[in-house]
Amino acid sequence: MSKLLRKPKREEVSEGITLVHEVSKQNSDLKYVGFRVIDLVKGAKYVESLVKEECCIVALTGRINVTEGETSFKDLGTRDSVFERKPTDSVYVSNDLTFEVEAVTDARIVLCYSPSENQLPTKLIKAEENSIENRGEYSNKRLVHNILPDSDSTANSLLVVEVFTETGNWSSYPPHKHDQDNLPEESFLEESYYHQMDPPQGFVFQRVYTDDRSLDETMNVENGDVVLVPKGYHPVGVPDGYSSYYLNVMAGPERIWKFHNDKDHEWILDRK
Ligand SMILES: O=C(O)C[C@@H](O)[C@H](O)C(=O)CO
Repeated sequence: MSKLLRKPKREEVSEGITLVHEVSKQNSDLKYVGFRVIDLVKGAKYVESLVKEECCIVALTGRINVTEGETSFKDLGTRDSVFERKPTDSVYVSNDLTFEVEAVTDARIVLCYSPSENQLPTKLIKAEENSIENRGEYSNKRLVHNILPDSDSTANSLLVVEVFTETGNWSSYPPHKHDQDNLPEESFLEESYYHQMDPPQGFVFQRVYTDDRSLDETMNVENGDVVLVPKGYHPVGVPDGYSSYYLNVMAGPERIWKFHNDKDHEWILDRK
């Protein structure tokens, strides 16, 4: 099994709270990106105290209340399935604060983390504030919901985006990378991919590779899997009959998404 591919687990951490994924400094090679997927049964409460990390709480499916100190946001979340293809609500919580998520309905949340020392205000990122982009042509079409893009100063490090790729299409394509701390040409950003497919028995292929091929892995990714991208190009191909959703978390020393396309495949962009 690839070191970059993580299968979902179901670990009940407290009553009504199930940990589905956990990516941290302790269990991966990533230094800037942390990630949890948690299922909550209606009425369950998840409490976490952040230590030198900021967090973006994404109401992936179902409805939740989020409280940090005196601030409460009620009935967040907009969808029962990510494949409704509508943006959802998220909450940004800064380092060294404690937050609570309460499930109004059965819910799945994604917690995106990155190291942070500079406190910023807790902020609701409403679904309707996500900027929406239709990118690509031919079989390279995808729909993007920007939850925390680099143009938004809500966070210190975190970048969070949702991407929908329809049947037979490719995304993160032509292949690009962002693994050199060499601005303004390229930024260094680690990345995680949380994948879902519709219908759920589907699969996608994701390749993660470097120019010198010292890293070159092509993974069969199934519903609920996570792929870690510590470096390298990371295209995703979706087979006929299936639709793909993924949530990306990116973070690095500078909060700028400045990528570099694989020169061999950049011609894809120049087709008339
Ligand atoms: O295909 C897209 O446009 C999405 C990707 O850019 C994805 O968010 C990513 O690879 C970020 O580096």
